[in-house]
Amino acid sequence: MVQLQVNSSDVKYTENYIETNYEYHTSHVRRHGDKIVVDPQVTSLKIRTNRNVPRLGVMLVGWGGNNGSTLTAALEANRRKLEWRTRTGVQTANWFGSITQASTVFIGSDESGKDVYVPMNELVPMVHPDSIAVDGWDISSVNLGDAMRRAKVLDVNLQDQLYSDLSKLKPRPSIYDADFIAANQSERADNTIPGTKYEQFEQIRKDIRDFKNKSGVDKVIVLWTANTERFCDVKPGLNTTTNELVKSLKENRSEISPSTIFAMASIAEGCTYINGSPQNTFVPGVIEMAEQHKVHIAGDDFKSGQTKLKSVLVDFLVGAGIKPVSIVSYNHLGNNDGKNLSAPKQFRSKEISKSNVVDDMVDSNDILYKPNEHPDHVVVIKYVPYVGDSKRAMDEYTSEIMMGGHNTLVIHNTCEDSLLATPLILDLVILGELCSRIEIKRNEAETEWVSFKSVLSLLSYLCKAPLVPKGAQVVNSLFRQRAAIENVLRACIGLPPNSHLALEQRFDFTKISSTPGMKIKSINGAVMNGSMHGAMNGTINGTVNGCAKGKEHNGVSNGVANGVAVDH
Ligand SMILES: NC(=O)c1ccc[n+]([C@@H]2O[C@H](COP(=O)([O-])OP(=O)(O)OC[C@H]3O[C@@H](n4cnc5c(N)ncnc54)[C@H](O)[C@@H]3O)[C@@H](O)[C@H]2O)c1
Ligand SMILES: O=P([O-])([O-])O[C@@H]1[C@@H](O)[C@H](O)[C@@H](O)[C@H](O)[C@@H]1O
Repeated sequence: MVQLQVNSSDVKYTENYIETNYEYHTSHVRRHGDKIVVDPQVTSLKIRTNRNVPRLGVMLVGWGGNNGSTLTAALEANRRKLEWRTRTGVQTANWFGSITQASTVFIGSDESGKDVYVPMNELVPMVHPDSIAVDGWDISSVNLGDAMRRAKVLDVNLQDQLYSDLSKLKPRPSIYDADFIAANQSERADNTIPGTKYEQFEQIRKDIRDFKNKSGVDKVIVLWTANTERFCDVKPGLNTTTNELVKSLKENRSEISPSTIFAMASIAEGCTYINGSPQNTFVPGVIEMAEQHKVHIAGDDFKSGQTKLKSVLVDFLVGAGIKPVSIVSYNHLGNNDGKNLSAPKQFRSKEISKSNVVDDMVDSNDILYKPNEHPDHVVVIKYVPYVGDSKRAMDEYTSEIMMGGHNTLVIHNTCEDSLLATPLILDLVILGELCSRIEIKRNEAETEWVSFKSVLSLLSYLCKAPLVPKGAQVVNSLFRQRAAIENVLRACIGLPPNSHLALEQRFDFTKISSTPGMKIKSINGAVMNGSMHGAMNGTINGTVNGCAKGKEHNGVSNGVANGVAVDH
């Protein structure tokens, strides 16, 4: 456990909060024909993070599934620090694949210039997995011990140590609607809530209150890791507003899906709701309801393996000026998820979430791609029972390189689906809970503290099809998504975003930092001709808060700016 201390008058640790004064730097861009005007902006904020970490309860929809049972087993195994013999030696319980538990964050460089990294969960107070209480629902009545065995995910020597405790856990009856999941799931459905959709809604709300009272947790997060549903219709009069949605629920309208009912019940109980599957649970009426109740929602569809790699590779290729022109993603798997996805409507939900991940990265480069030009992109999923949860993904990326050349990447990626998704579920609930303790306000006395918007786009790193607030840009690049999380955590302890500039390692600061009377001046706005990468024939705008040496500017510069003005 590291003790991180930020020496700054802009960071204050009180009994209940970490409070920081934070200069938020952005660039506002305006287009005028072929001119692009950039106005760097600095907003003085206060950020505060409540230091009181609650006892967290997580209620899983689909608790008895491969992911739900594996998460429950992993929580218990890590809590008890279990070890088990495998054919290659002794294995110890861990959280590999979780960014909050097994990743570090670059914090700065030490006096020798060596980079220093600290565990992500040491930056600000976060829920510890050992303290999480789990409950949930499943249309299958199988207890968690037998569900773990049915999943065939974990080593038997580990399962045997867990079976007794997990077999005492029984999923609550759930909402079953054969119209939304594959017909081949009906044989599991022996644990269902009878009655109308509204009665089911009320029962889910009662279950949440019952769990909260019996477990003594302070907060509950509800997370869907049940089967993928078909997309539901979105149309006026049905679900485009909260009022329409509630009315449709009360009228028992068939197009209201189980997942939407769960989301409504969670929001009504003030619980963050997270969608780990690709269906469109978050119809406009649900989003409006979350905003009205000031409740957080996040999703869609865990980004666990094949798509996670895609959001790295396409980012790398396009960022390198290489043009992906054909992406073929095939995979086969043999778990119950794959069985459900073998039905066309459920596959279509997954095909959508696995396909849209390249759009923003392609749209970012108008040198490579003409307007509306996209790579060929095909997604294939096949159900092959024998391989079970050990999904095999095979990808072929064909890209154009210079002078008519081509580069082809062929990848075989064995994704142990539940062992990759389970750590993401943990991160989703830990980071989702943390977001509920972070607030900002302008750095003036009279303004009030505000929370994250209801749609938690910060959790996009964990989702294939990120849900973002209205008007916000969808970002799928894994690097950018992770940087967003890191930089929010850095901001919470008063550190600027990680710029990777490392100027002190690229320039000889000994020749500038002690210059007597040196001060940084702000200089005027920039007007750039042509696209963003063209030459500048205007002035440079912005306040430099670093130390850099450059040519003296009198507010106007020609050619490409290679530095900023410094008054000596
Ligand atoms: N790597 C991954 O495993 C991964 C990645 C992304 C998304 N997902 C999604 O996560 C979900 C779960 O994956 P899994 O491998 O655990 O699947 P699974 O089939 O093993 O588990 C789903 C569980 O949900 C239950 N269920 C179905 N409908 C329900 C309902 N209305 N209420 C309550 N329970 C219900 C089923 O009985 C089953 O136990 C799937 O939608 C899958 O597409 C998984
Ligand atoms: O996250 P990812 O590996 O790209 O996508 C996976 C699919 O390839 C797989 O077919 C499906 O069963 C999983 O639910 C998951 O969605």
